Amino acid sequence: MNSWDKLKAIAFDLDGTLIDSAPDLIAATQGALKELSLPSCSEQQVRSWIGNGAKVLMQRALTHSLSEPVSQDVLDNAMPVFMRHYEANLQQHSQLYPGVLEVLAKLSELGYSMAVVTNKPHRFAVPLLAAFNIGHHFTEVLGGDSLEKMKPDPLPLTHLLAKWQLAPEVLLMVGDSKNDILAAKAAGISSIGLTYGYNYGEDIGLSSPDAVCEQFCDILKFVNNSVRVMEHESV
Ligand SMILES: O=C(O)COP(=O)(O)O
Ligand SMILES: [Mg+2]
Repeated sequence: MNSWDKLKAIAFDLDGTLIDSAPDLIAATQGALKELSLPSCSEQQVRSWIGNGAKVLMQRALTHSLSEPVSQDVLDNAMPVFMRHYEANLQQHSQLYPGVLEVLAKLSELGYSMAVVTNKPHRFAVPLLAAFNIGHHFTEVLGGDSLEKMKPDPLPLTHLLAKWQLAPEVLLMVGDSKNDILAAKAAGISSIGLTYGYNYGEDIGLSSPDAVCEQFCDILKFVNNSVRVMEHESV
């Protein structure tokens, strides 16, 4: 794809892309339901509810647990319980995916501007990135609650383009969910879909990202061309 020759900046999704955060999200969801004396849910179910931020995750968990649509009151009551559980154990069982540390270091070294654009609440995203020693690579961290709308809305990406004064052709979104790919398409930027994360149990290829990668380190193959062009331009 031609436009990748001009790549200057990369926006990364967090959950299911950089960090396998599901184990701690599962523990917090199950812990919150238990504290609320509600029927529990399976690990696999929580995995399939990740993708639209903490509130929607809890809404899906409560709907399952109560076997009926959840009222705003019930959700408002449950949210602080979930947030407390998750905040207390943000990185207990979560892990960086293989290659993330090395690839981010390489991309930083090559001079790419990098951001995290996640649907996770900002107050969880920042300490999580710091705990895994990758926060310093990102000039910007946008959480699901940082702006009026979250992915799949393009707003976080168009916000980034405006803030960094970039043309859409030079920004790439890397993510594991159709929300990442839909947001990228709506913002007019290119995207790479990763197969190993959480995508509601769906094949990420069905969202038609510009490329599909099975491992994080494979993204280097696609940014390589632009690296050469950047080196050439700076001569
Ligand atoms: O927290 C979520 O539901 C999803 O977060 P993500 O956008 O980083 O994948
Ligand atoms: Mg994700």
